[in-house]
Amino acid sequence: QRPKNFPPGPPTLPVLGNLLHLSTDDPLNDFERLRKSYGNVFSVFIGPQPAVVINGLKAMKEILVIKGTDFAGRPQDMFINHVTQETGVVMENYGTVWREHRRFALMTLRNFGLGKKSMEERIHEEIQHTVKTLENSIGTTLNPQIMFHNAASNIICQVLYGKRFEYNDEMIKVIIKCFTDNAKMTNGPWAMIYDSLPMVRNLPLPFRKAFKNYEIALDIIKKHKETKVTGEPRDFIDCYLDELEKKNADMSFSEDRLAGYSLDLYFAGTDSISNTLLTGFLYLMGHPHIQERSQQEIDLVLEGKDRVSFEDRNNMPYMQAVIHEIQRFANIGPLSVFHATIKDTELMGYSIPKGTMVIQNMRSVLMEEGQWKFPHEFNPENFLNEKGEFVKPEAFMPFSAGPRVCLGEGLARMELFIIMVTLLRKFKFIWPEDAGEPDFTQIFGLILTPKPYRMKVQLRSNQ
Ligand code: HEM
Repeated sequence: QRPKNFPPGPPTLPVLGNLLHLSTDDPLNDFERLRKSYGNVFSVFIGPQPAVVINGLKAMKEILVIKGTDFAGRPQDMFINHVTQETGVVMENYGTVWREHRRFALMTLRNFGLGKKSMEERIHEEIQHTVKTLENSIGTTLNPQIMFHNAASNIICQVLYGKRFEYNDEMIKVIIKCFTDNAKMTNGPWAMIYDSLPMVRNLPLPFRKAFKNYEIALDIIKKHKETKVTGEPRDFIDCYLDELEKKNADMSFSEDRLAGYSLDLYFAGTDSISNTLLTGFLYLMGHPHIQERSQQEIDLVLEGKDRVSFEDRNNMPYMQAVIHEIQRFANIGPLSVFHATIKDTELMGYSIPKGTMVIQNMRSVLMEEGQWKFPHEFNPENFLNEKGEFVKPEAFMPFSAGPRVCLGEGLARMELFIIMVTLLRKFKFIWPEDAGEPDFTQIFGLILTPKPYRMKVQLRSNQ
């Protein structure tokens, strides 16, 4: 039963709600269909749980920015909260614990950027491994999935654990396996059953494996503590432990939370970057004229320079536009991270009770007609004005906006810029002649991924 004056939506079934209206393979098309029938703000029932689905810039701005605090909670009592033992930050509800942990992460990430070895330095170091992998692939073709994943993983590992891991390192392999299995489950029918039918939660069903996986990953992280020296923080984990030793009784910090927290940051910061890069190089191979124009700008601006710095972006409007257009098409977090209302509130004339789950359909903004010069076309002109200057339309919000905006946005933007410019300066990326036409279809998940593909690389003649 919909609460009074709740957004409209399709009729519901007992227990299942609207589960039969939503495909677990790709609910994005279902949301688009429902939007046509019920408007930009509609509701669905995930089992017995009501959720409001938000579409279009106007409604999105209202929940993220104008009434950002009212909508800044996270749904609780779900599969993902239980698996992570409510120790992370991404799914932490709005309140003191979330605020203190978010502030600590923002400050520590910033300090690592200013420290002896700057964040840029760490990124450049890691790219050398990517460059080697690409050089070794000259003359053959390469599936870049693992290469980009490793690069993104090692950059965030440098920040969190103070070191990079060899590509075949056992610890990282185990953590990734545990997490990949859990991400699949969170997105699939077993999580829906767990969320919809609380009476089955303690039964020995396949979702129990996710709890075990999380424990394995936590244990590995806790071992890091054994090598720590007080007052000499090597990384994010050490900084947190130092904070903990100060024993400020008011703080919500704890060792258990640290382990969950670092896993949150690790996963938020790995697949997001690697899938954006994968999408980016796919589009650049599919649009060689855009790749060439980017390279011309890079050559001009970096002439006589050893390597690119993040500052150079201010002189590269075209490259900036290309990266933003890639992010618009990659739409890697298609439903962002679900929000929840922290009090009774209103949205576009509807009443939304406290604790309601809120789902954001990001494509409805990133491709909204009226917001973009070429909403459905891959075209960097979407981010350039008539003078060729870089401009960022309001509807560009792949990192979301408001109090819950992506905590790693600064790091992510730096990584994407430095990695893409370094690789485009050195290599030409070519779609293999025998691979048919590039396929831009995405595979739905918590994070959208392109279908696996292979690339051919050549050293650029002027390098
Ligand atoms: C292209 C790269 C990335 C994209 C597109 C992206 C996007 C997002 C989005 C859409 C959200 C949800 C915001 C909301 O709930 O309204 C989010 C949250 C978050 N992201 Fe990112 N992200 C990226 C990279 C990163 C990186 C590198 C890190 C690691 C440092 C990171 C850490 C986080 C964290 C911790 C949150 C939760 C924030 C909170 O709940 O307060 N992200 N991100």
